[in-house]
Amino acid sequence: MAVPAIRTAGLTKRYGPLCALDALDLTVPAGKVFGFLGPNGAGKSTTIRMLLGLARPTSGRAWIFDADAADVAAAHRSIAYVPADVALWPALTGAEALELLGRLGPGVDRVYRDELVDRFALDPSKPGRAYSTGNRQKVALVAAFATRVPLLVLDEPTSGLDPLMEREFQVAVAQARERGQTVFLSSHQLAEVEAVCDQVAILRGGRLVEVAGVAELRRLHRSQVEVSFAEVAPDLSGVAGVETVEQVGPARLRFTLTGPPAPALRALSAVEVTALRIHEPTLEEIFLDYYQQPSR
Ligand SMILES: Nc1ncnc2c1ncn2[C@@H]1O[C@H](COP(=O)(O)OP(=O)(O)OP(=O)(O)O)[C@@H](O)[C@H]1O
Repeated sequence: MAVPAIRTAGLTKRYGPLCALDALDLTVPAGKVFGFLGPNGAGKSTTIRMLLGLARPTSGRAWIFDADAADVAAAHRSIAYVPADVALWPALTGAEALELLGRLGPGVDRVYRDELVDRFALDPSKPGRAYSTGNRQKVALVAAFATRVPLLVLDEPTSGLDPLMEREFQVAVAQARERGQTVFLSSHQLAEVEAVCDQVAILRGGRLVEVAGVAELRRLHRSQVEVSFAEVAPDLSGVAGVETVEQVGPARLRFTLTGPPAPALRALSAVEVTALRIHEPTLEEIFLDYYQQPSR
């Protein structure tokens, strides 16, 4: 099997009595777009700082492909990083910053870089000090997407981008995946995660609460079903996946359904169903569910 792009084993960070990250075991397969989600203070940035060798784990280890994350020189040969809060050199123009950042990695696709400068509507002639927050972010994103490094670590990279640029970002992520690069994306933008990620990990209170494919997350979660029937109410007691059955009208039931719908459909087929409405949870509802579960 291919070496994972990122692997952590028991990765833990304590700040005095606070456990910011508690024994994280995570595997990010190479070539995937992997979302890293969680409410404020969940431990996402702490994890990223340890992956980048910017903070030392209290215990546990992390690897970037074959390199120990603590071996910064080796690990960074495979990583391009875009922080949430991009700082640029005030006196260098955007073009000069792109050159400098390009020299850090194993090579730059210059033609693609010029294309991205256009697509992100970036004026590369301005000095760093004159860029807005969003434009600084664009410089860092263009530099990262134009490198040929196998792993892009993006920490809330689109917080300062407008919707048009957000769309360009999503296209660039898809193109990175097509080239075989791995993208590790920490984000609060759930629509973005839904649009670009193959898999997501959800962190809460320093602990990993879920790792799943986006489609799988939907399957794991409850749908609301409303059924209207002609005369006799269907008997749903003991049907696999059916819970909280309520009578919501003289000939209408509402219930929640988890997992495969076949048993519920079989039970419903015993009566004359006149209407059936299934509401699948949106990804936003699913995430809010995870985020709002009571903490440890
Ligand atoms: N240097 C530090 N000293 C003390 N506590 C810290 C330090 N850095 C982070 N923390 C704490 O560790 C916890 C995890 O913080 P972290 O920044 O990793 O969360 P996050 O998931 O990135 O949140 P956000 O979405 O707000 O960026 C928080 O409770 C934070 O206050």
